[in-house]
Amino acid sequence: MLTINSLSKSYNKGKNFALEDVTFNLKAGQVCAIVGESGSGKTTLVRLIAGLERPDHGSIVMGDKVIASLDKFVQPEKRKIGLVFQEYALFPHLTILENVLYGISKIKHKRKRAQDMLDLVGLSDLGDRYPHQLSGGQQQRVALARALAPEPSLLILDEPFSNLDTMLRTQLRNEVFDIIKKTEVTVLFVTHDTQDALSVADEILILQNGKVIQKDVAANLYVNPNTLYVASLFGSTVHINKNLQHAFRCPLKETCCYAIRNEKIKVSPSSSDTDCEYITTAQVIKKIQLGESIQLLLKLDSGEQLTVMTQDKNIADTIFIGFNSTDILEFENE
Ligand SMILES: Nc1ncnc2c1ncn2[C@@H]1O[C@H](COP(=O)(O)OP(=O)(O)OP(=O)(O)O)[C@@H](O)[C@H]1O
Repeated sequence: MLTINSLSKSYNKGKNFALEDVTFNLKAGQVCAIVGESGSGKTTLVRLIAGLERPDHGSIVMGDKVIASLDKFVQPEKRKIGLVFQEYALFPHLTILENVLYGISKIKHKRKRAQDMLDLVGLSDLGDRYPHQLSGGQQQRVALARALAPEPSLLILDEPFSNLDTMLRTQLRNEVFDIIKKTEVTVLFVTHDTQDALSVADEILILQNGKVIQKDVAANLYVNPNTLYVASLFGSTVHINKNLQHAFRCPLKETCCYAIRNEKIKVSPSSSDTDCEYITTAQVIKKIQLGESIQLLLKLDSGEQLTVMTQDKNIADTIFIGFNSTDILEFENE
């Protein structure tokens, strides 16, 4: 449905690339989350797809139509793409219904379509109000109704929940994606929150320094992360550096980088109780009760500190921790 080929964008004539050689595709009806830290190129990518920026290199194809390349540029309003941004961007002087009506000139029975969209987002009775008379969450649902009204082929949500507090965020996110699922529209969802991505996306694309590091389903990102960065995005991870290799007596190849999930590190009161291949002793510095489990902050003889989880309430001050080679994550050196 959407094919991105070798897409690059620089804002300073090629000195740095906000986006570099990005290639991926999206199937119709799929929800793909774009995750990455601030400055990784998420917004640049969606602005290029929406037609708000022009690429320096590469192409964007929607269906069988090239919408952006070096010699082709389809205007944003012709791309059949709906946009919802962090700031709701509703027109303050138009009513809610008028806001939704805006931009659906091509559809017959415009008013019915706009009203249907308000019904879909659960705001049927608020069409006569003005944006300032609605809560933040309601305004964001209006923005969604407005984006969906022209029947877009692709819906782009760029950090749509960042302005809202945590409780409302989760609730609105779930509501919005329940609505989106009913429409079967293809979605690109930009977020820096991995929980958001894991909760709603079919696939997650990770951007780092303008490059795609991995695009995969959530389970694979956890089990087979391409890099230490991806591993640590999707679960607590300890980098097995030289000091840790020494402490656990597990010499590993210099040419690679290694990590272990915190939950794969086993805790035992004595060395004879553990069936791990690599073991070391640790001093317990702090215990934090987290629901049923206890998080232990540990210090090794080498001075390294790390955290592990245990269910054991009777932990001594000195314990044994260990892991097995099958649980080690291996990456190309980063
Ligand atoms: N209009 C612009 N002019 C110059 N540089 C820009 C412009 N927009 C973005 N950049 C730069 O391009 C890089 C990528 O920015 P972008 O906004 O795409 O990242 P992002 O992942 O969306 O970040 P955030 O999560 O903070 O919004 C950054 O280094 C940024 O400073």
